[in-house]
Amino acid sequence: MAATHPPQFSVITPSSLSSPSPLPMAQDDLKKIAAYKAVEFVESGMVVGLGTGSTAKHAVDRIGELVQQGILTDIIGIPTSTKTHEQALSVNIPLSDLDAHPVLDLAIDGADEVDPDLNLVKGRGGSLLREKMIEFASKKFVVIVDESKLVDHIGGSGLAMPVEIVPFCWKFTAKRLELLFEEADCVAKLRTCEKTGEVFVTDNSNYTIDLYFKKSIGDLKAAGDAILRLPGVVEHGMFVDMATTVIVAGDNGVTVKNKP
Ligand SMILES: O=C(CO)[C@H](O)[C@H](O)COP(=O)(O)O
Repeated sequence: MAATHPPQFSVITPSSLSSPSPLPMAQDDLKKIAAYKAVEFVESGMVVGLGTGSTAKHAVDRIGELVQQGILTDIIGIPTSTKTHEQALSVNIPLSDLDAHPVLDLAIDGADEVDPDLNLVKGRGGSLLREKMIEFASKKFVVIVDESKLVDHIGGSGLAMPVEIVPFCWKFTAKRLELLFEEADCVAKLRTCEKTGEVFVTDNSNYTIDLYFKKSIGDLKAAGDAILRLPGVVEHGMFVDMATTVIVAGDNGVTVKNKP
């Protein structure tokens, strides 16, 4: 669902566009513009969290390009998924992990929803647990989205809010999640692979339950805490108060919002 920019966003015209395009830009071009803008925050010597998804992929490619050109030196990347790990290696970004680098300078990642307070839904791409661990450990967390990801409230897109759970008795956990959000008319669905129809298994050998809400879930922190109290739940896809900057690319340019 496309939403209008919250009024507090400042508007910047992307340097790659000499004049505003009369035609709507392709969504992937917008993702790339947001990603390139975020990579401007990366400096030599930094430990950088590398996100997962089609938007973050552009950022990883761009960092790799700058590393290969010798413009960024002594970079260490911490990938948020096995997929990103492979991509980062393919573009020559030196990699490490949270055990060796428990504090990151910066993480760059996409999101599925961004609300006006910069709270996020993440994990439709299947990597929310590692993303949350790595982004929680980052001094700065820069989120990159095209404007279709902006919502009035979390859950407002009508699309999934993912929860990573252990496979053991997953139906029981899915039911408990539905009951927890009964007042929001929640429907819980086990995620399956689009191509094969098989159960989707995360990098951590877990399952994902996608929650769909018809009504607001109210206080996000309370909702998140209640989800985490359910035995069987590993982590949820609400990233509350974690983003320090959100970069939004739209047909009218790039907007950058910093958390006050
Ligand atoms: O959270 C994620 C993966 O777990 C992604 O960042 C999120 O799904 C956005 O993906 P995309 O950039 O492809 O729209």
